[in-house]
Amino acid sequence: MPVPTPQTRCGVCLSHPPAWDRLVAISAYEDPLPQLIHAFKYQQAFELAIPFARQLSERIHSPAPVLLPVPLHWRRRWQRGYNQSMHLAWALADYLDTHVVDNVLARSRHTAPQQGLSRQARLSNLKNAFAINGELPSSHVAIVDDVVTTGQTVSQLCRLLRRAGAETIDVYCLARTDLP
Ligand SMILES: O=P(O)(O)OC[C@H]1O[C@H](OP(=O)(O)OP(=O)(O)O)[C@H](O)[C@@H]1O
Repeated sequence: MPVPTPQTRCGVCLSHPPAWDRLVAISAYEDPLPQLIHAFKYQQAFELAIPFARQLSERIHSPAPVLLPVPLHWRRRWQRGYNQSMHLAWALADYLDTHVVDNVLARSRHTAPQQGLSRQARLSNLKNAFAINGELPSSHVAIVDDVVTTGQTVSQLCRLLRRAGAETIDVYCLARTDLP
């Protein structure tokens, strides 16, 4: 949930510690971000990655040396034509002087979009949806996604990354939202 400073933890995080170590977002899901994120994700406005990355990078101190964009299944990637998180990661890497590694996280299963599902359905929707290929290039990594809502997507990836040896996991996203 939104908190006054990036260092602050909300009550939910204190009672149920998240799977990641640090989450950085531009802001909560409030104007003008919803419209811009929609265009970025569904209307081919991937050039928005540059101003998004500039704003996000200003909030990231001691960045992870490796950025891991949330992968799309090839069918979703083919339908949309691009992976918005990949574009965000590429632009972010320029501002942070870090590297994008796009072949470590993989989708092993095609799933329904998380958007529109309940909290419980989002968890089961992602069962065995991701896999890790090869070795982690660093023990400090950052998952890059457009939006974090229930956190199930990044939590699933955190579990796999911890098993693969990740010690510090950041999450860099455009907005942190809550279910409607
Ligand atoms: O925190 P969560 O509750 O897991 O939800 C966040 C996820 O949902 C959205 O993806 P979605 O599956 O809707 O779309 P996409 O995979 O087609 O980008 C968004 O891009 C995140 O990846």
